[in-house]
Amino acid sequence: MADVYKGELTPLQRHVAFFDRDKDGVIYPSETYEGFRAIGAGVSLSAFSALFINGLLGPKTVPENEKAPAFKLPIYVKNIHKGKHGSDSGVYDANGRFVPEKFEEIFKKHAHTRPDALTGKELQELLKANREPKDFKGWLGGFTEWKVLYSLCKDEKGFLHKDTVRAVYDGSLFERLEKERKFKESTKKKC
Ligand code: HEM
Repeated sequence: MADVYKGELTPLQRHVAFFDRDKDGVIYPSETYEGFRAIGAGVSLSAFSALFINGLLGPKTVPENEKAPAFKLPIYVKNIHKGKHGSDSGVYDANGRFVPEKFEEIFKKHAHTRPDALTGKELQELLKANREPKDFKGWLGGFTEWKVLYSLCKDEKGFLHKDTVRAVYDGSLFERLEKERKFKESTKKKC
């Protein structure tokens, strides 16, 4: 197990640790792919996400003295805070810690239909409100994070629940989704 897992992880490190399947402290595209598949994403979304996330975010996280080949697109869990982009919600601070006030602000400002969930339209409003001028990479980053979350986790009425969003920020959501998927598959086989 890598050193990063021996101390306390920041919430942002916990957010990505699920995707470090072998817990060596580095997430390769194959692990991002495997993690997406494990939570129920299809082949195309998983393959696209692996290339997109590792390609754009990985290089920002590589330690200066690291000699590992860049073409392998590694993401270093210990430096994941360096992968933060602009036009985000601010719920993770610059060091990857959770900022409760910013989290509450999302729902105070944008949850108009009911206080504990967001509709697709309200999510769109959140994304627009987070946009910093001409920060195209940040827009794209925020857009994909929130849209993927919405597509995987909205309920049958199209609501994205506050407790689901909270679980994204502490990383527990991904483990829950994997367990749910495994359970569904095991019950399917029995029938
Ligand atoms: C299904 C998988 C994933 C979903 C649904 C997801 C969703 C999210 C969401 C909703 C945020 C909050 C953005 C904000 O506060 O505006 C976020 C932040 C972040 N995610 Fe993920 N994520 C996923 C996988 C990953 C993976 C695999 C990585 C990298 C290994 C990653 C790295 C990050 C980083 C660095 C941030 C901080 C962005 C910032 O605050 O600037 N995520 N993610």
